[in-house]
Amino acid sequence: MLHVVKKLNALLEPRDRPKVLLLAALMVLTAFMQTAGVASIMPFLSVLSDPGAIQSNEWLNTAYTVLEFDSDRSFLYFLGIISFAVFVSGTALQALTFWAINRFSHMQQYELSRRLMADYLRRPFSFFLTRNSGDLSKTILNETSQVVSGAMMPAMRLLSHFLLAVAIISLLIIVHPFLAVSVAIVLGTVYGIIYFAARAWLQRVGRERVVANRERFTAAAEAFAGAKEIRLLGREQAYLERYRLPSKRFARHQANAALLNQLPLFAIEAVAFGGVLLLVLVLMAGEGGLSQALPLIGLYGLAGRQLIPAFQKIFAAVANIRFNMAAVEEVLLDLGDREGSQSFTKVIPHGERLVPSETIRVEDVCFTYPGSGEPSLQGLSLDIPARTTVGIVGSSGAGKSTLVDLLLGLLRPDSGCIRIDDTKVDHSNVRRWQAAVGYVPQHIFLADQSVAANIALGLTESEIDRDAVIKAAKLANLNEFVTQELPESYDTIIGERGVRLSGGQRQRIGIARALYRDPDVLFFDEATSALDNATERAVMEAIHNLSGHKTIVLVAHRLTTVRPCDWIFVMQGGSLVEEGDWETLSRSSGQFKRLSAGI
Ligand SMILES: Nc1ncnc2c1ncn2[C@@H]1O[C@H](COP(=O)(O)OP(=O)(O)OP(=O)(O)O)[C@@H](O)[C@H]1O
Repeated sequence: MLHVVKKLNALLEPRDRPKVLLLAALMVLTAFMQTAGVASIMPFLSVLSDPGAIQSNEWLNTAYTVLEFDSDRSFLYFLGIISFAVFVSGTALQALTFWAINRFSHMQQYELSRRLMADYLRRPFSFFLTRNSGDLSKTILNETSQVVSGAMMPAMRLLSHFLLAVAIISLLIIVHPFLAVSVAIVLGTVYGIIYFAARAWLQRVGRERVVANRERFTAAAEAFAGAKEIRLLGREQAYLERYRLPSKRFARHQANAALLNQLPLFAIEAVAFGGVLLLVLVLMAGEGGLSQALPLIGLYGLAGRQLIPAFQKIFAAVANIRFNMAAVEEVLLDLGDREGSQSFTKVIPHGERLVPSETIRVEDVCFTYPGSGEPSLQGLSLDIPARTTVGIVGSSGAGKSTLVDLLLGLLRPDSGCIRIDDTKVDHSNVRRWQAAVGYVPQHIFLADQSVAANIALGLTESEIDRDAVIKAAKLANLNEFVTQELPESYDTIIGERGVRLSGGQRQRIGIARALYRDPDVLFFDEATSALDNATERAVMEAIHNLSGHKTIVLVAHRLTTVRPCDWIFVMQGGSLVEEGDWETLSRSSGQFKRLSAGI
């Protein structure tokens, strides 16, 4: 139990922990008031069954005289009203506790998913290379709510009902120790047997639920991401099966766990019914008959009304927590920062950018992807002179994209370093360096937003600088298309639910996005491969017009793309094998020659 408390505590933000203590105090008060409500029926029933109790019972006698009652009947009404008032207060407090637990828990779900989302966004880029995006969404959206509704909320309800059960059993012990202990033992045993029989099963299906959940999220995400290929290959049925099987397992586990929560209630209702009959017979057989037995029967009637649901809820909470511990562990595993996590940064002003004035130097860099045996770059060194345009070419798998990701500061070299002039790029200045670069990848991601918002990606409408958007679009050879062909010009919604764009138009949005913040260094990773020859020529012309002012790095498959570059690097097997200008390389007989010959 202690390890469960520790894990649940670890899910909370330090500032939320005092709130839990406050909730616990409210629970204690509620348990006390509810027990008082149960106890308050006794004096009422005593006087009802035997008015002589007013004289024989010291407490009743004192109350009768001090409050100056003059008839038994009015005193009985008074006792009834008091009992009712205490009972209603207990119930009102119970409703308040229920509300407080619910509110706290749901806010925790929001808080937990927000923290997880922030933690993921801060992770080093290499984290995203090893994790499935469907899995991350599942943990943020689904497992956090499972953690809260299946473990955190039950844990608090468990405490609340446990306190109530302890208080009521204590009351029963004070009134009639033997009877109370017998009732506690019977109830405890029924629940205990069922719980211990189901313990291991609950833990196992809890873990299987997490796995099935991951599989169904991944299958759903992949089915839509690859809709085109899946349709073409006719693999819809296979994908439906990939989704159906884990979904069915998931639903079965959820249903079984929910059923187990309720199962003891049926057994307990039978036991309780038999118990009440037995209680009445035993008490009636004792001295004093019905008038002695009535207050005790009334007490047990009310106590049972509180106690049986409390026991049931304690059981359900314990079973729920056990079933959902796997989800708690899953969330805990991902919560918090890791080595290389970066804090969010505000916009870095132009003046603080790390801009090369002489060279961008790659110095003896080695890099191996996590989980991969083979190094992708080994001992790579090269110099990119500032304000020149350089090309990087090489056969597929040569390491070009890896080099660009390292240059962008997204990946960190295992050994060696990247220097901007004399400054080594590291954790402390990588954001300043990234503020100076623009990057156009091969596959452009489009958000379901306007053209302008896509170019100024991540900014709100009011933050977008319209002039900068248009300037960037013109440079990317996009302005004409947007203003003449799109119905609402820069306000047209594009992306998944908006106007569909061709590969070339998409690519030009990507180029305009990179140019929007007027970067000092531009990286194009196969960025023009989706453009037709005429558009590529126009875009390349625009890019080359920037040369002299900006440092431009072009990664390209098509050698003609890098022809106008000042300098060309040729890579092979993770190393630099040749470098030079187009003329020199064309005359060589090395890898460049083979590439141009298409060998
Ligand atoms: N996420 C990854 N995990 C493990 N290995 C990777 C990963 N990405 C790339 N690699 C490996 O690193 C090597 C270099 O890949 P990279 O993508 O840098 O080559 P490239 O020259 O850009 O190829 P292409 O022209 O086909 O895009 C390849 O052997 C590739 O298998």
